[in-house]
Amino acid sequence: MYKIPFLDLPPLRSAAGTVRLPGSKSISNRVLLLAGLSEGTTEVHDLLDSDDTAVMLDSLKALGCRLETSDHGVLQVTGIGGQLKVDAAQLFLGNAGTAMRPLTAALALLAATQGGSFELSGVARMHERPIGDLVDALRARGCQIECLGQEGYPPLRLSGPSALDFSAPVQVRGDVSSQFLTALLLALPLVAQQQPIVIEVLGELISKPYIHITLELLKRFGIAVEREGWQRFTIPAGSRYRSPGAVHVEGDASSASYFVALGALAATEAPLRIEGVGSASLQGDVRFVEAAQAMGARVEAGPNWLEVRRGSWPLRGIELDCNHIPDAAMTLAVMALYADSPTTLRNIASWRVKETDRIAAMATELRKLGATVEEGPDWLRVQPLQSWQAAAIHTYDDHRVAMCFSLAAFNGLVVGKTTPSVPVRILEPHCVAKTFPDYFETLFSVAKARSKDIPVICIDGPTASGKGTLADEVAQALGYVVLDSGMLYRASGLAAQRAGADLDDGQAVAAIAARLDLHFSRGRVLLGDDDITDALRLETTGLLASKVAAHSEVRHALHQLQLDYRRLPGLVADGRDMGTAIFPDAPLKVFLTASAATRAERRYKQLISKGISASIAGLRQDLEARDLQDKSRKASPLAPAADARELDNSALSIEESKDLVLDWWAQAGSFADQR
Ligand SMILES: O=C(O)C1=C[C@@H](OP(=O)(O)O)[C@@H](O)[C@H](O)C1
Ligand SMILES: C=C(OP(=O)(O)O)C(=O)O
Repeated sequence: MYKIPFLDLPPLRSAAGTVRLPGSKSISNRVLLLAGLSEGTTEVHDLLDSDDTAVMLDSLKALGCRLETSDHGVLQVTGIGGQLKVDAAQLFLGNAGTAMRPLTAALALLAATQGGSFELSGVARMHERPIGDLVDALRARGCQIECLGQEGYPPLRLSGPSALDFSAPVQVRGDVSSQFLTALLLALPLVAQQQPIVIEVLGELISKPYIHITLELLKRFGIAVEREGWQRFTIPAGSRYRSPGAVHVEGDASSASYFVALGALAATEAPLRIEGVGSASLQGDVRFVEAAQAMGARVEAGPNWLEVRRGSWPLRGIELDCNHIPDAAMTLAVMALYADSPTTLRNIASWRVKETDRIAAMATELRKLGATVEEGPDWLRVQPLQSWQAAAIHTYDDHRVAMCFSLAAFNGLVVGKTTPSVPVRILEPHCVAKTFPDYFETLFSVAKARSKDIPVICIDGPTASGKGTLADEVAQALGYVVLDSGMLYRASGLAAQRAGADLDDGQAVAAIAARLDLHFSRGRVLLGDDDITDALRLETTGLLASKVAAHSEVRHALHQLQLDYRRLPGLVADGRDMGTAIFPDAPLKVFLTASAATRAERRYKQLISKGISASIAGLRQDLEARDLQDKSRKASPLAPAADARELDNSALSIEESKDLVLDWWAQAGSFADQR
């Protein structure tokens, strides 16, 4: 996952391949709660693993449910069977509406009937997200709920015992969030043993398809709610949660929207296949597909898959009531930039009380790209964009803002464009962890950029100058891929030696290097079946590398392999000829040096800390010999590229060197003029 301050997306050109969606957030958290309230054990397959489910799991654990994960990743939840196991708990629910609202209802009712005191809190934004309608509905039937901050908002304290009265219907407003009704539907079976309980919805119910998910999952847990339209729901007397034994969570249909859009924008050769949701989905957001089709996407669907390709291009602007797809509809606002006419999204007032004020956030960020956007209390209108501006997109700790704006990186595909494509920066990209922690990795597995558009930072320098450490640090800060080219030479040297090849025979070694059977797994490097991680670090291997690297045939054999590391979102390449021979077009080349004395001392400390004895003088002699060999070889001798920036790090800490390189990158990279 990209835990970095920002992620720069280079211009993306096309998309192809297959993505497997993470589990549905809405289904995961409902199933977890229902399993937690049931008696017995429920096996949950394909559960979403994200921030929103983590807070629900932590809460269930704190409430005394047993949670065990099998080797195959299947979660076993043993529920409390409707009987409180603890009478007090403080639960932190992050920004998960699907945890805060249902747990409020369940714990308020359990505290009322069995006694106890529970405090529910979340992140600062959660304390601005309304819950008053649910609190009012529960209080009216006898629950004791205190709002510990502002009235109508979390944090909350739920306590009891107190007398409950269900002689009158439970009335709840449905026009701010459907999650209040969902919460009541999920929790009221706890107290419906003796009498049926009627829920009446006041006002127009929004986000109705989420109620469908709730009712279907309740059915699987043995509770058949009777429904009269969207106004009146009856939980029959004698209702009791019965675990279905096993539940499979389908892929997340809201998460699918980014890839449906991706297919519509950029799957020009072959369709983009999305696995995990399809025509048989329980989730209303699967109807995003219809909106995408109206904008021009060509979609084929099976029960649990979709295949999407570009149809009309440019896309067509649409006008749509989006109340049934509140989450996925945000994706339409970015697709609208690629349309031939304005797009108007209506009936989206609930956007204002979600992870952020999403109408304001979308309007502000779309405008940064150059778009003309109008907004009203419950609508948004986006004009197509002809002339794009590079923009750093603020994400407001809202996963969907981060995900849908990644689609702006296709701006180079705009029909009839007059400006070259512009880069897009996503600030605080880790906010996607709310529902889709691997979103960017998944995007990069199917999105394609032209190789020349993928940025490379080269870090070249002599042995023991600290290139590897610096490259790792810089790559981590930017979320980039790392190429340790020295390792490829070391591995070639080892492979040639193990094969008994004559190391002076350039062609023989090159033939071995061209077929290097390298794998990387959990920080280990494997050559065929052999773990060579430790052998790679030996000084003797370094000398082997220097020897084989002197052959131009070997350098040639490894050339393409190194170019293949130029992958999204960018590369930090560490070696001796990255800037001079492999990536001469890199926008930033650093030539890293340190005095021979400093390097010998560093290498000495490294070896000693691994329990390998060494002498500083001997090491210094070795590395000076290596320098001489590397500088005087005919093929790509070690030398700074003409446009390299030299960095002598003898007196700098790793942190200081990293900051310097990141500063240079800010000046050289695609956002140089954005700062
Ligand atoms: O019940 C659910 O799982 C959800 C309902 C919707 O909220 P609203 O009913 O507040 O629109 C949706 O936006 C949210 O992401 C998940
Ligand atoms: C509104 C959302 O989340 P929550 O479940 O926290 O309401 C969302 O995921 O878009």
